[in-house]
Amino acid sequence: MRRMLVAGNWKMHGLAADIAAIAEIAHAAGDNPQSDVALCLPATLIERAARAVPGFAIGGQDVHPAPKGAHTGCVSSAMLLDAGASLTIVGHSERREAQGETDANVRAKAEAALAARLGVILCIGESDAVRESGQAITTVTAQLDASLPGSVTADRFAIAYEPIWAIGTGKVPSVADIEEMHAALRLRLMAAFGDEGDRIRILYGGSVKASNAAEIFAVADVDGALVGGASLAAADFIPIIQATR
Ligand SMILES: O=C[C@H](O)COP(=O)(O)O
Repeated sequence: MRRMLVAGNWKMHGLAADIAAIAEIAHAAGDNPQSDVALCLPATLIERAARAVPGFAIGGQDVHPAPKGAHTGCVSSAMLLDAGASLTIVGHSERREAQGETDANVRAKAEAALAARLGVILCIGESDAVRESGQAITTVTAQLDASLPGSVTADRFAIAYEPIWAIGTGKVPSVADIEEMHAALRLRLMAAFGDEGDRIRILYGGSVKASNAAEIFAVADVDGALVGGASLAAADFIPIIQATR
């Protein structure tokens, strides 16, 4: 049995005044021991949040593959750990698109983070054009194969399938489409890692809300969610956590 993981991705949102919302979410996570909960915050908030809610999983949203060096504006695994993070997202489509991150970059980031003992949520997903062309499964499984680290353990590694056209749009794939994609990803994970691949959590992301979370969580091989907009307010995010019951 895989435990559900509900992770919020605050993207470029969040100031010191939002610590109260983070504390409320962390408290709700304690009331919902059936699932794991994490918040991936902007780098500027990680240390403040980690101090405010000790024991609650705070993550970064990206990490540089190098341990240190001349990489202006970047954050290393050691820096995330030092600030109090226990995990990080890698390969979010907004970074793949805006920062030109390739599968090889994403793989290097994931390997560096895992080597530093951070947890990793590795994101993959197809564009609208790819979905319309009927190539979604082929494209996303190839993206997974090329982004996967060489070795992983399921307690510190998860995949987030996020169709790009569903992010922040209110559009969500059909249950059948989510199920088909997650089943294909499961097969690839098991091909890569054997039985450990069956223990890796595959999250769905893209316009998850309180109103659709339970239906999505009921889909085979959906082991939680990566939530953007609806993770910013405790009143929106807590019902999504509760939907894992
Ligand atoms: O990382 C989160 C995803 O990009 C989903 O964002 P969204 O829930 O606002 O659609």
